[in-house]
Amino acid sequence: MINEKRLEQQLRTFERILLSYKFEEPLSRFLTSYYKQNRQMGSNDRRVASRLLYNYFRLGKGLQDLSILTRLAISEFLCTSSSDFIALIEPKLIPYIEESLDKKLSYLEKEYKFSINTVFPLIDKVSNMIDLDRFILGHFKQPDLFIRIHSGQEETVKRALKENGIDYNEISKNSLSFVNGSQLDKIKSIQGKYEVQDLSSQKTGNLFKAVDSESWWDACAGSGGKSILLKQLHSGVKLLVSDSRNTILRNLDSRLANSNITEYRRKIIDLTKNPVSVLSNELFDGIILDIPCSGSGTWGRSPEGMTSFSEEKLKYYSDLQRQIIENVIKHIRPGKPLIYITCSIYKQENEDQVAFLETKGFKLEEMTYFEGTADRADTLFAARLVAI
Ligand SMILES: C[S@@+](CC[C@H](N)C(=O)[O-])C[C@H]1O[C@@H](n2cnc3c(N)ncnc32)[C@H](O)[C@@H]1O
Repeated sequence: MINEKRLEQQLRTFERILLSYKFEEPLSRFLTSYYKQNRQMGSNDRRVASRLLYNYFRLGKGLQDLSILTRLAISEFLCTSSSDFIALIEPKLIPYIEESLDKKLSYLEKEYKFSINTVFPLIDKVSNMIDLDRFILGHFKQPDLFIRIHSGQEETVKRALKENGIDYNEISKNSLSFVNGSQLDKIKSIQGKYEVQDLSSQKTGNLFKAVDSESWWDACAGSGGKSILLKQLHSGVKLLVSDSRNTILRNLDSRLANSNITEYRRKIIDLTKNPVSVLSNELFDGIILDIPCSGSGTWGRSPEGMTSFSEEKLKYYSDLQRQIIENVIKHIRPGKPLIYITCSIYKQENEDQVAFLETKGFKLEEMTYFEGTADRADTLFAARLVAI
């Protein structure tokens, strides 16, 4: 029996949270602090509010002329096969709710003049190397959670997961996927034996091709995802990690320690400035440049990004990337590789930056999009260029 009063309350909570969210931080972080400040909300109300907000943002920039609640009903319609909220807000959708996504889309096209091409921002700027239709449709499903198991720990981790009743899908010997929200961190015995890392991010390691004893610089190391990957693939590599943010490097320290990686140098470097004062004339045998970007290949996880993105923001990122590139490339040894990585699907942040690097004395060896949609993973871009 549907409790209409309860559903209406939940809709009001959804609207209240939506209107107080100003896109100043990721939705996930905003919700965590919102729930902390609103402790009267029970766990079920929080779960429902989060689901409604995430589904709502999956409609991106689509049907912006309609009311918030009608848009919510339509996004629930596209993301789920059963929703009491639709019956309350837009009951005419109910007969079609169990149809395939394709059929739902043609119905919406007819009834609401909805076009799938309005969901994702700036689609004319998406690389033509991307399968655009598949990519956009992927945004109506939440991506999975992925881990990379440390070499030699595969059996221990899989056994512990089975013992704890956590279902997984085996992608390869050491890559597993889980339904999002699986609580792996509750299993203490496997901590330090795996990394949470998106599948496409794991694949960027194929481009490193480092040689033990070489000296590498992870120039935008963040919390260390690529550094750990590099050291686990090529343990003899001498590693420098840097980032402009000290707080994230503290996070990196604990992640690397957790993975038993203790030998590395670490510096705070803001790459919008010339790093010569910190690095002097040091040259590296390899540089990983996992550069700040729009994040547009990961908006399946953070769909609010689709609503708030704009042409100005794209320009901001591509200008920032050029500035960072100019400052980094002085430190590569001739004949050695720069691995350029983004989690963006915009050409301006990817192929165009590769072309820019080519004008700066680099030769492109390979570039690829790791398209994650079919595996419910993120989409990343990576290029391997060698300094001439
Ligand atoms: C895509 S993230 C890196 C993710 C990381 N490599 C990983 O695999 O976990 C980009 C990083 O660039 C850093 N960053 C942003 N602006 C920067 C700047 N001006 N100089 C250096 N790093 C910067 C951010 O702090 C962020 O950690």
